[in-house]
Amino acid sequence: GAVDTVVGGYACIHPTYRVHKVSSSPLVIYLQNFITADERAHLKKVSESSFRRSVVAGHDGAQQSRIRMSQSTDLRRDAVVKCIERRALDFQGFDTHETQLEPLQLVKYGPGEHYDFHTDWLADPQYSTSFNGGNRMTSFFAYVHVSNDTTGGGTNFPLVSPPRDERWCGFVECDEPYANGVTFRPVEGNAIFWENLLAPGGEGDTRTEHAGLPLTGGEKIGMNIWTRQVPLSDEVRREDLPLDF
Ligand SMILES: O=C(O)CCC(=O)C(=O)O
Ligand SMILES: [Fe+2]
Repeated sequence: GAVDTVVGGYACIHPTYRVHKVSSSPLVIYLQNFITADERAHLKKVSESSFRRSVVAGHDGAQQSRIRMSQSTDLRRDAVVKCIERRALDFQGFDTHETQLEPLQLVKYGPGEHYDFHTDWLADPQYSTSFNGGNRMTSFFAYVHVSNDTTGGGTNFPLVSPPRDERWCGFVECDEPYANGVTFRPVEGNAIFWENLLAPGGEGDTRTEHAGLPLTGGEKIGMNIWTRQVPLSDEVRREDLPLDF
């Protein structure tokens, strides 16, 4: 790809990723080669020592839960992260602005860890106030690192019909019973994109329910890119930070 922008000496080059539609309703799109090898190495390196036990949105704020057994960390908005943010915004068209993005989040799983069935849109209105940018309009879940010995750890959408063509079998579990919906295999560099709401200003779409299935071996690091309906307040967003390898 061509250099898109130069930020602090870093040339943001978008990969020529491939786009495959999985479902129109809910809208689910598979993105092949969305995060480059250099970007993945960078994300791994800058996050190495900052992972903490993951939390979920509870009644009294963020809390640890057996529902989500993993480690996570928010990413500082360095030039590499901004380049990925730009790609995620461009994919969604020109009407979504960077102020609608939550800080990008990495999630790391070891053997036995998982994230139970959930939706990324937030049912409790205390988490979708205008201060928080409203609700989560869209999600990208990208696979940033998948060790060679990884087993399990797919991303399952029980209410989305699996595609049928054999060419999908590298990316989805083709042996899965049809009734289980679609399970994406963790494939480094690839990403799933979906719309969480029934309309841009609408209710959460229950058909977007999904889970990070238990890892039975190896290590998986994923990345959440969440776009809110409206700009988040400055307190929730992070200030821009210089490139820091
Ligand atoms: O780990 C996965 O495959 C999915 C993770 C997920 O859905 C999330 O972090 O919201
Ligand atoms: Fe999720």
